[in-house]
Amino acid sequence: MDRIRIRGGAPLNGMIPISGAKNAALPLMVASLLTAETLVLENVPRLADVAALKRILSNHGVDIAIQGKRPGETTLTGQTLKLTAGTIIDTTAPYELVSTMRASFWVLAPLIARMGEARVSLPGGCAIGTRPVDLHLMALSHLGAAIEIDAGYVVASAPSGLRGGEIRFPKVSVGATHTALLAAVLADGETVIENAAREPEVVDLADCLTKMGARIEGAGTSTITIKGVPALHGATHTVIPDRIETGTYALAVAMAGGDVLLDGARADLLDSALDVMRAAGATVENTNRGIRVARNGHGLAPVEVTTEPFPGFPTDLQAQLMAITTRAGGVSRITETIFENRFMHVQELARLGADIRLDGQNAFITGVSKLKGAPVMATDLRASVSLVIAGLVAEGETVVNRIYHLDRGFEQLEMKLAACGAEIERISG
Ligand SMILES: CC(=O)N[C@H]1[C@@H](OP(=O)(O)OP(=O)(O)OC[C@H]2O[C@@H](n3ccc(=O)[nH]c3=O)[C@H](O)[C@@H]2O)O[C@H](CO)[C@@H](O)[C@@H]1O
Ligand SMILES: C=C(OP(=O)(O)O)C(=O)O
Repeated sequence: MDRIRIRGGAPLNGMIPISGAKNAALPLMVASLLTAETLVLENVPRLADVAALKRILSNHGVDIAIQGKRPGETTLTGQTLKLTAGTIIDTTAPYELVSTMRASFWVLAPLIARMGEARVSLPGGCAIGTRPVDLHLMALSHLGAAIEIDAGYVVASAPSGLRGGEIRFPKVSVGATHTALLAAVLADGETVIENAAREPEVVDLADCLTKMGARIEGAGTSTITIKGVPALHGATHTVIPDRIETGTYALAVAMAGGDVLLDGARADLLDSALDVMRAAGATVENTNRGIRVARNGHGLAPVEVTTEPFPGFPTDLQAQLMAITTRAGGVSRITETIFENRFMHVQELARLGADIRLDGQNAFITGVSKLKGAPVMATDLRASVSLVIAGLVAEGETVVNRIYHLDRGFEQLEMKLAACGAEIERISG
């Protein structure tokens, strides 16, 4: 199993290209199931999750072509996928394919919308909480699908098609909003989604569906209205830059010190996180090429942060933020409100010398003057990268084990950091 070795102490200087967003690319790929015509997606990141979803879509009959490199493109240029679901040959998404990743469950909605039936294994994904799917099922049943659970599978049918309806979510869910959108675009009549997720990835999906012929208003607000159409057509869409990758590297610079341009990053996708980084002592500047982050000379300040749905501070940056607070001059508080078990990184950060006390959904972090390298274990995607950030300043050598989690969501992480001066390498085997 591959590991990552880091020797701490080097500042980061230079440029890091930001990839297309994993959490936007995945639902966009799923949207290809809604039409027999070709959906062209540009700026798709090369990630294990993208490869896993390709396998799932192929199993349903989607033909996927990868466009070759064009002049001037490098190994870090996002790939272009051409997805054509001419004929859906199988409406079952089996456990073996769905269990590794949350987004794979999202095939349920387009399969019912287009085929009137689907059998999809209950999903996996990062082990950060119980992660039920009741809101997805509620949305689909409000649109007329009959649903039962059989031997670990959701079995759904709507033989005469879905019909528009009102969906009022009791809590904000990104995935359930994707499900509602993916189903409602082909339903007969109007659907109103109340308390919809406002995340940029929802907006990106709605933008792409609109290019495919869907009629959607209000994406990016908490009320989305969809007027169903009988069929969608092909389109070309470019995936938005990854705001979580952006925030992760910004926090890495805040931790290690230095001056880095996050090339292609969009500040409007992560304003609240950038505000927290400024409060922690980083200089953050919007430029015409992306975001410049620097910290030179002065130390890190403690912060008080609560994770919230967009536009609040994202849960997917909570672990990385916690890594930098371990070195702040004082006590920080981080409250996790989205997932009930997203503090798995705490005990691994403690191996490096961090001083963290957990009290329910709150973590109190007392900054220490130094961290010391040690072997640590990656437990989920964002927890893993928080250990890399801590390793960048830990004295001596940190070895992060089980990095297959990292490969799910960070494209060429060690290359991007090494190019800015980090002493980091992948050890294979
Ligand atoms: C692939 C992807 O895009 N994953 C992201 C997505 O996950 P995901 O879409 O799974 O997260 P949700 O927004 O759905 O989860 C938010 C909360 O709602 C709960 N819930 C969700 C669905 C449901 O049917 N019932 C229910 O109770 C969850 O357990 C959680 O407590 O949004 C999360 C919140 O920003 C991010 O951390 C994940 O990185
Ligand atoms: C939690 C994440 O992914 P997933 O929802 O697939 O587990 C993530 O991207 O941080």
